[in-house]
Amino acid sequence: MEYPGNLFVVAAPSGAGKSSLVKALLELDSKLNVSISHTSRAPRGQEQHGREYWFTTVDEFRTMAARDEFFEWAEVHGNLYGTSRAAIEARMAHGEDVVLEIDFQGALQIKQLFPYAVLIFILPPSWEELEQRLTRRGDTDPAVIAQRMSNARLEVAQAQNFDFVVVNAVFDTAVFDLKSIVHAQRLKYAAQRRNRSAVFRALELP
Ligand SMILES: Nc1ncnc2c1ncn2[C@@H]1O[C@H](COP(=O)(O)OP(=O)(O)OP(=O)(O)O)[C@@H](O)[C@H]1O
Ligand SMILES: Nc1nc2c(ncn2[C@@H]2O[C@H](COP(=O)(O)O)[C@@H](O)[C@H]2O)c(=O)[nH]1
Repeated sequence: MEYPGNLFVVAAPSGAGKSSLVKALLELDSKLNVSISHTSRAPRGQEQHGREYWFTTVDEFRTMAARDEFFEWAEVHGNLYGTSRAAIEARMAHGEDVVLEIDFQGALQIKQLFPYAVLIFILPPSWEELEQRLTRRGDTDPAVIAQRMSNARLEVAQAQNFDFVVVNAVFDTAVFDLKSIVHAQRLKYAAQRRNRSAVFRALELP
């Protein structure tokens, strides 16, 4: 499947900082659109339906999956998560750049469907720091933190299947790294299509 525009996929173990990084990236880059996933998980903290996620029941989620309404979906930490076609298809069809914040299983499904997608894996600087970030966030109970730390070991092993790895130690440095990847991909895509005006747009030249 191919749409005009770029598709970026950001994955990481829970707590590595991908939501914070993608949020910062979106503030710097008005041309990027983030996809809002569906999940069967209960809302956490101040999360709102339609802002962080579309919250569903397990039955609603499974019905959507059976109707093939997801580009990808996976069970992650005991809950179901998916990227609905409705969330991104229209934007992609209009040539907009889209970023997905999903787990590695979903990222690999997306790469199968869209081989041109750019997969970026975010690593925490250490296991200790990962656990502290999950704890400091204050909205995840200790049993869930233990489960996510254990899953993180398996997830990190998947970094080798990604196009880029960014270490989120100093936050601003990691945002800069992400911005550079997005910028470089836009230039590459425009150059591959020998599209001079798209190259100029990517360079933000008049
Ligand atoms: N570079 C950083 N240094 C210190 N703290 C950070 C850094 N990046 C993110 N954090 C903090 O770590 C916590 C986890 O970040 P965030 O919620 O963005 O992680 P996540 O990878 O999206 O997790 P999840 O997959 O569970 O949604 C947050 O409290 C965030 O403010
Ligand atoms: N495969 C997918 N994974 C997703 C999607 N949306 C989020 N996620 C991943 O789930 C975990 C846990 O998230 P949390 O909000 O409960 O902390 C994390 O790795 C997310 O990236 C999705 O649509 N598909």
